[in-house]
Amino acid sequence: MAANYEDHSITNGTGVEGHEPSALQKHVMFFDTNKDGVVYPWETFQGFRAIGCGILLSTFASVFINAGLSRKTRPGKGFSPKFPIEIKNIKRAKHGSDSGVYDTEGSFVPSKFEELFRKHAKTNANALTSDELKNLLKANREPKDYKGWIAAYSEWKILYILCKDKQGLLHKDTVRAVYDGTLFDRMAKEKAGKKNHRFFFKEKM
Ligand code: HEM
Ligand SMILES: [Ca+2]
Repeated sequence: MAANYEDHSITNGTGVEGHEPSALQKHVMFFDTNKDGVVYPWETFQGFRAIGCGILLSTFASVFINAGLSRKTRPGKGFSPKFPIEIKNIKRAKHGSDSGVYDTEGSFVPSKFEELFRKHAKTNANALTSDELKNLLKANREPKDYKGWIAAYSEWKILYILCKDKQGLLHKDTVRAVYDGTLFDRMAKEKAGKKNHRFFFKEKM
């Protein structure tokens, strides 16, 4: 039986009560540090730092992501100088030239995900090389959708740089974890762990 959340007033971190968040909402929820359903630029910055990005990239990302997506996620509300991104409306921030793995509702589409790897992961069925990623991006391009090209390029390139292995492979399970949002938590924990490790050994030496 489907759960009836209406009686329980569950706050699920998206700013709406009563629904299981979509995959796309989960992708973004990591960045909502104070869990109020809204991602502000300083939260985007903190989130990028927490998963291991430098100050420069984190600054650029927080400016461009929040400036780019804020209006789209606030229908009828107009401009806000704090550039908030409302997670409940994040599906409105979807762009063109994407993979289609998130559908228009922000749900994960397993068949599209499998197709992505079937089409592009040629060298190794469970991973993408840098060249294969290039082909993937080219194949997804819609004509003259320059904004979409840049958005998709940034998403995939940052993911590749942060998560490729020593052989330069981006693994399928990593990409899967981007779509359900679990990747960011995992990266932040790994980064925090490494810091402690360094600290521990410095103390010992
Ligand atoms: C290092 C951080 C991030 C990485 C590596 C990343 C990566 C990705 C990737 C690979 C996709 C899939 C694109 C596709 O299917 O073609 C995606 C989709 C998306 N991401 Fe992120 N993302 C990050 C942070 C964020 C943040 C902070 C936001 C907004 C607050 C965001 C909003 C979105 C949206 C709206 C989509 C859907 C695009 C679409 O399907 O049209 N992402 N992201
Ligand atoms: Ca917040």
